[in-house]
Amino acid sequence: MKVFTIRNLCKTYHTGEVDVHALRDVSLDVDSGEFIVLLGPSGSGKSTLLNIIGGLDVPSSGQVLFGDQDLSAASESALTAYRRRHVGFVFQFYNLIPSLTVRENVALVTDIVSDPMPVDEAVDRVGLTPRRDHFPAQLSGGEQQRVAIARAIVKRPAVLLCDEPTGALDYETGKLVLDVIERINVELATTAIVITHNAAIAGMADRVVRLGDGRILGIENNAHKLRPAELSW
Ligand SMILES: Nc1ncnc2c1ncn2[C@@H]1O[C@H](COP(=O)(O)OP(=O)(O)OP(=O)(O)O)[C@@H](O)[C@H]1O
Repeated sequence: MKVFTIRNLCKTYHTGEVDVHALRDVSLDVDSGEFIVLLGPSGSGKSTLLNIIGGLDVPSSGQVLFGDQDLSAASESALTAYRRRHVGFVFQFYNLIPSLTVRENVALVTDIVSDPMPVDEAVDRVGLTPRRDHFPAQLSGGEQQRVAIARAIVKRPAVLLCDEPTGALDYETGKLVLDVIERINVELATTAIVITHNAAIAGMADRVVRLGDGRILGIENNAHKLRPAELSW
């Protein structure tokens, strides 16, 4: 089943006299349950594409369908509802609330969605049950990122969109976080789209989409996916 149909997507930012073409004629289909890695150098359009898929930004032209909902023609309030119901975001920095514990940071989301998973289940799925009453300052960077993942998945989103989720983490901690994202993808069948600069991470994807200068340069299928523990960089 297809979750996203992306056709001829263009995004141009007008800043002063200059037009920046962040996306140029991007077309892509994403199947439900897929694990996609978006790879490309800085400025190639990865975040712009992820933000449009996640309903945080709108294209200049072209179309994005989520199932049969046309996100490119959606109102602001329809996009808000879409993000709230269907999208879990994970960013490079964790954006946790320092005065709330792990459980409380995750529980915040459950107030604004219907049919969330139990908070303790979300915390358990990221391996933080022993730390659930701790505050963010008492956790390592990798643990804080796992809280951010628990917060993203507690609403049972259709898609998990991750923008450089390991960008601020060291090697081993980064792998632990990738392991959690992989497990969510497999166990909950959540479609995962992960942005990275790091070509080694591409080995764990079903498909690798390479972006350059706002265009898709190539798409590769991994015949044999690697576990995060098997990746090295
Ligand atoms: N709000 C904005 N206003 C103007 N230009 C922007 C804006 N957002 C992005 N751009 C430009 O669009 C291009 C693509 O940016 P984008 O952030 O999508 O790239 P990226 O591949 O995610 O880069 P990075 O890996 O550095 O995060 C860049 O040239 C960037 O400067």
